[in-house]
Amino acid sequence: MAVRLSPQECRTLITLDGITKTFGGYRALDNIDLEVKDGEFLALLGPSGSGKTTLLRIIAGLAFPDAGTVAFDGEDVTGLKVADRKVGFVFQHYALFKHMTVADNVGFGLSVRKRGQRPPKAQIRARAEELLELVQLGGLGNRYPAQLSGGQRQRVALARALAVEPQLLLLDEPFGALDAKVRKTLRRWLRDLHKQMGLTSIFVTHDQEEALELADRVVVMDHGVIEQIGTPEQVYMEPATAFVSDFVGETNHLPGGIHVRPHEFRIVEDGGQPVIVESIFRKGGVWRIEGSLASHAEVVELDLDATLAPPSPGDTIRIVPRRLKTFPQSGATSHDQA
Ligand SMILES: Nc1ncnc2c1ncn2[C@@H]1O[C@H](COP(=O)(O)OP(=O)(O)OP(=O)(O)O)[C@@H](O)[C@H]1O
Repeated sequence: MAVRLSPQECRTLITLDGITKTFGGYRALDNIDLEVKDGEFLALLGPSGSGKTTLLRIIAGLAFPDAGTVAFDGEDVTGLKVADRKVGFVFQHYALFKHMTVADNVGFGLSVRKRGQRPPKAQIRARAEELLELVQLGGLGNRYPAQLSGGQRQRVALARALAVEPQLLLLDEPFGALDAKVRKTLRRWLRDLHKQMGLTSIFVTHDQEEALELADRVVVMDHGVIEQIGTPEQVYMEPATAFVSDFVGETNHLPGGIHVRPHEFRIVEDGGQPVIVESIFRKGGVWRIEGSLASHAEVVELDLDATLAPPSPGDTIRIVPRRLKTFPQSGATSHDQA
């Protein structure tokens, strides 16, 4: 029986080495090194302007670096255009062709192939139907994009990207314009599709929840550099820098450069630090308490098990961090408190 290797054990499919890109003197990407494994689902996560889209475009062959190399399967493709790299991509605003039916949209990439490489019309149509089944839009091939919902259109865009049998699927905020519920459904569905088809996928997002839920590994970027690469667990539990700690998940900043997550406080009877409760509300399965520490300007947020009786505004509670991190210039130090 074949044993499926985890992405970490697989061969390297993409290698970026020293990728740098400037726009009019502004360094959008600064010396980026990255390896992507075959079969991996990788998220590029960072705030607006951090360089995610530029990096994705360079991997696609839609933009070219000023310095550095891109290799696919060990072969240098830095100078190759998008048509010569086996990539499929889906962008948030990568509109479908309005005047074409859904099936023609899906088959587009195959129908524009050079004579000799282009499959016959009937075969393209059959392939489009097959892909529409796969994205759960079977039977809708004769509709026009305007006759579909936003979520359905994004799935057509995905089917179109898959039609050319890409080695690599690139997605730039593919579900950004959709409402939260549809987004969540499509996310799960994309994760299953990625596995089922054995794809290697890279997606750009500024939504940390999306990155943590979908990706095998997350690349956290800021100002054109990679702050950390790790599994969702690693970037959340072991942030390498103060930036990652702030950007991935919620963090309290306590005096002395201490970072503590809201769920990492314990309430004690004696000792600890007194917090005056300012407000309290239910947040899923916990009580979220907002309060103030004496002589500390920032509001402290902490979570309390919602099965416990909540304190009231005005009460003083005493807190001890269970786990904290400090961030000296050179990186993070973490402490688990007894
Ligand atoms: N064609 C361009 N000309 C000039 N500057 C550009 C160009 N493309 C990107 N930039 C700049 O490069 C930086 C990185 O942009 P990029 O689009 O890669 O960021 P991003 O992380 O994808 O942001 P967002 O989440 O807002 O899409 C930004 O400061 C942007 O203004």
